[in-house]
Amino acid sequence: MGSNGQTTKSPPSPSPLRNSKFFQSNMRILVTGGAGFIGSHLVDRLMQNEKNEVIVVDNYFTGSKDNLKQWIGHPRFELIRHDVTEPLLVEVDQIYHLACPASPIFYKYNPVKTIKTNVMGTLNMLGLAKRVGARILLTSTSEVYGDPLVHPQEESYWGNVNPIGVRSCYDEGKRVAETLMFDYHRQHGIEIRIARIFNTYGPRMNIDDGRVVSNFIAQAIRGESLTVQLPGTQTRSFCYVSDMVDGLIRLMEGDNTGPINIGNPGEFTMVELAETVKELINPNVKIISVENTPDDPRQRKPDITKAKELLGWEPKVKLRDGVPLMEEDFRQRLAVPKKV
Ligand SMILES: NC(=O)c1ccc[n+]([C@@H]2O[C@H](COP(=O)([O-])OP(=O)(O)OC[C@H]3O[C@@H](n4cnc5c(N)ncnc54)[C@H](O)[C@@H]3O)[C@@H](O)[C@H]2O)c1
Ligand SMILES: O=c1ccn([C@@H]2O[C@H](COP(=O)(O)OP(=O)(O)O[C@H]3OC[C@@H](O)[C@H](O)[C@H]3O)[C@@H](O)[C@H]2O)c(=O)[nH]1
Repeated sequence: MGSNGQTTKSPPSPSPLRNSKFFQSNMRILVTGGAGFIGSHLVDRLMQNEKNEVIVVDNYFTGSKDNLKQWIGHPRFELIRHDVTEPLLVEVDQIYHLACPASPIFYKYNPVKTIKTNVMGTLNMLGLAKRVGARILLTSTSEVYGDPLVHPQEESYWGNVNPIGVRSCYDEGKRVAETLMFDYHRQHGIEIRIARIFNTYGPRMNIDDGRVVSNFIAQAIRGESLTVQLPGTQTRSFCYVSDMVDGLIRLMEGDNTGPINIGNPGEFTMVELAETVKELINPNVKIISVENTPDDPRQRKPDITKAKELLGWEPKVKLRDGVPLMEEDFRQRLAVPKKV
């Protein structure tokens, strides 16, 4: 029984094909979007457990095989090029459903495809969960709170979202995905988990991803000006990727459906973030103001009381410790060593 929905049905039984495994692991886990930033770190953590067999499906829109290169050829790992808007049949016990472009520049690039990914992709993964009796976790987002009128955001807040704006393909798409998750839970007894992820950063983010931490770090390393979008007083709360992965696994393994906020409550304005990156990486760069895009949320900070109480989770890595870890990875990929 979930915290938020009544269900009269018991979960579907695992399919008999579950026993026809080619490799005898205890848990067969599907990660959609596993070639992306968070997905590939999640795969690394899941693969550390020898009882897990991991299957990744990805269409490589924003992800890359390079993120998974250490696992390609491993007997407990499989990589499938597949678009989640098409049905999929694989025998699995758990589904981490991450597939969806996450950076605003990428999700706005083909908004119809983004909403199809969120709606049809989630429907397909729920259909799969129902058919094979798997537990499914959706990576939803803090963007379901829109431009929040409540601060910090608790899970009980219903949000302030523009249904027809340029971000709607993503934030409304994720809201529908959450609805589908609960409808399948109530109607078919599917075991669901919903994580509302707040801004996450770390190694392997696309260098020209457009998200603020990756932009500022790449700009500082290249000696370019840091582009703070106006007004610069807007806030975000940044979670390091290892903390995020830990939270997602605890949610999947625990008893609570969610939705549960997973994020770091340390809140920064974009000017403060730029100043921190400048100080830590390159004190010689300028910070400049540039135009913003429509409907940019003005403030965002997770209330993580539920995550603490129900998952025993809270983030460990502070922004000042996470930025240098990401800098190292970006310097390697940009081939710009640190001057000593
Ligand atoms: N990183 C964040 O700050 C953040 C915040 C909130 C929510 N999330 C959610 O977490 C998940 C992962 O985000 P990320 O930051 O790793 O992004 P990412 O863009 O690096 O990863 C997304 C992955 O999904 C794949 N993908 C996209 N559309 C697909 C489709 N139709 N079929 C199959 N694969 C597809 C991409 O190729 C990519 O590998 C997303 O669902 C995102 O909405 C991320
Ligand atoms: O170069 C930049 C890029 C962005 N920004 C600002 O930084 C803030 C954060 O922007 P990002 O593009 O990194 O991310 P957003 O918070 O808008 O969306 C994010 O939120 C939740 C997730 O679901 C998404 O994956 C993620 O993109 C915005 O206020 C934006 O205006 C800059 O000041 N400069």
